[in-house]
Amino acid sequence: MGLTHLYLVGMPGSGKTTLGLALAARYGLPFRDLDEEIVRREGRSIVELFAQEGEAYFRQAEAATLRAVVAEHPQLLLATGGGTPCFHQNADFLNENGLTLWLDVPVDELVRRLLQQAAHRPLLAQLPDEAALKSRLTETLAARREFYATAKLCCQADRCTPEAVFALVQHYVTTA
Ligand SMILES: Nc1ncnc2c1ncn2[C@@H]1O[C@H](COP(=O)(O)OP(=O)(O)O)[C@@H](O)[C@H]1O
Ligand SMILES: O=C(O)C1=C[C@@H](OP(=O)(O)O)[C@@H](O)[C@H](O)C1
Ligand SMILES: [Mg+2]
Repeated sequence: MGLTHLYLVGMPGSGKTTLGLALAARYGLPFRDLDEEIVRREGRSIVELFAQEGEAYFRQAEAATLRAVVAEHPQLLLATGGGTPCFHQNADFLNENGLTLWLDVPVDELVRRLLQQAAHRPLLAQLPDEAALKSRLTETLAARREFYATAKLCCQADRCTPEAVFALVQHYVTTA
């Protein structure tokens, strides 16, 4: 089985966008970031979409954009958004249309990475301090774990390097 569609899922800060870019070159697959595709189609930033339309609108746009991007690409490496698998049967859609990989990064590491960046992520913005960020991420992961866990492959924190993920995926593809 050749690899045509690889989807990265996981919490905000787990490295979907960063790792996706690094892996795409190795696979020769075109890379897309689902958030960027939503921004392009909607003509507004993620922060603006949440502020002006609310989360329910964003989730509809996310689900529709996901299906459109997959339909448009015979080959694709896609970084999803942190909430993508958790709404509108998107986890089933992803699993039916390619190989899903969960970047399972512990909350303490997510906090370290996101402290400087929470303002760009509407669901994490306006938290008063590090403890509040940690408790928000802990709650979010608890609610989302069951969706992330539907992914066919999972890599733990320190194995989420381009080299290790490449090896994991190659092993799966050649033995599946
Ligand atoms: N493997 C990694 N090790 C350390 N920092 C990382 C790693 N992957 C991503 N980061 C950093 O974490 C932050 C969030 O990464 P990003 O790729 O935007 O995550 P996501 O798309 O999953 O929200 C960025 O500052 C990025 O540089
Ligand atoms: O966790 C979430 O629900 C979200 C994560 C974001 O993507 P990243 O995971 O790339 O930050 C983006 O889709 C939006 O802000 C909602
Ligand atoms: Mg991202």
